[in-house]
Amino acid sequence: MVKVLVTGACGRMGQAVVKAVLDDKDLELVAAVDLKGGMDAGTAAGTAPCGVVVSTELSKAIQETKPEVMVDFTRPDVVFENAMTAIKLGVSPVIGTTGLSEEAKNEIKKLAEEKKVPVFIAPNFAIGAVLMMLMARQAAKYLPDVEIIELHHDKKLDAPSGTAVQTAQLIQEVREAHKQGHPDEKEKMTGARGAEYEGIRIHSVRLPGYVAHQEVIFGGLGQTLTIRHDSLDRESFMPGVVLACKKVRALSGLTVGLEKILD
Ligand SMILES: NC(=O)C1=CN([C@@H]2O[C@H](COP(=O)(O)OP(=O)(O)OC[C@H]3O[C@@H](n4cnc5c(N)ncnc54)[C@H](OP(=O)(O)O)[C@@H]3O)[C@@H](O)[C@H]2O)C=CC1
Ligand SMILES: O=C(O)C1=N[C@H](C(=O)O)C[C@H](O)C1
Repeated sequence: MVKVLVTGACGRMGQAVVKAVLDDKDLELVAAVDLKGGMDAGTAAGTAPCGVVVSTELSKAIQETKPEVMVDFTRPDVVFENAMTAIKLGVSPVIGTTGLSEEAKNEIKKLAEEKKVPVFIAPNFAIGAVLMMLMARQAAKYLPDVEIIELHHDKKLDAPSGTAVQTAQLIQEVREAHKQGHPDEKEKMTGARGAEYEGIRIHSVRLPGYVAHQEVIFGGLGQTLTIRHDSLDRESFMPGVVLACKKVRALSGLTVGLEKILD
């Protein structure tokens, strides 16, 4: 059994992770950490449905329950400190929270190597999203003109999404030095052409009703190719999170991307 602590346990993702861990026979939920007390209205403060006690102090919860793995779905401004705390206490972070800077990831990597505590980060745990990214990387070799549109629920804090940034990074790794669009193009309204990563435009839509969606649109001579993924429910991320909990301790240093641990 792998002992798991969940941070952000009362959030949209955290609640789904708590359930997934409880439902898996090879994982044991030893602690749930969140700033809030109870998960649902009507639940006693400090207690989640199914009797899981929610702690508000990460290091205390780690010291008391001795997890092997900490799954983090919190906030972009919280995840770095959580990861550093876990690594220092010998616990492997499995990080789903997006918005970590490259500098922060490098510091996490350094500490993970120094303390010999493996760390796993995935900007997206849904297998369909991973396939979308890998297919986009493949397509970019042949169709280098590309833009990304990501669409998310309106409670999302970071833009662009971690998935969109990783998609752009994967595309950039394979596409030849390339300039797209008109060199004299002018934005008449700031932001009209979206954000830019190495010349790749990323457009972020935030609306109620969405969960997590992305289109990668390639343009070529007389044709376009659209690769689209839709997470319609947060259950879509759970098999990936469970797999990472089971595999992280066998990794070393920092591993980024679900594709790295798929068979
Ligand atoms: N990698 C992936 O596959 C996926 C990644 N994500 C990412 O996961 C993150 C969380 O998303 P989501 O669940 O929708 O967000 P939520 O806001 O629903 O959940 C975050 C939870 O963390 C709590 N929290 C805040 N600070 C702390 C802290 N210091 N310690 C413990 N808990 C804390 C929040 O409490 P409070 O509300 O009081 O601040 C909240 O309950 C985002 O970065 C999102 O982009 C989401 C889906 C999939
Ligand atoms: O905030 C979300 O919901 C999601 N965040 C991740 C991201 O930023 O890519 C993963 C998924 O898109 C859902």
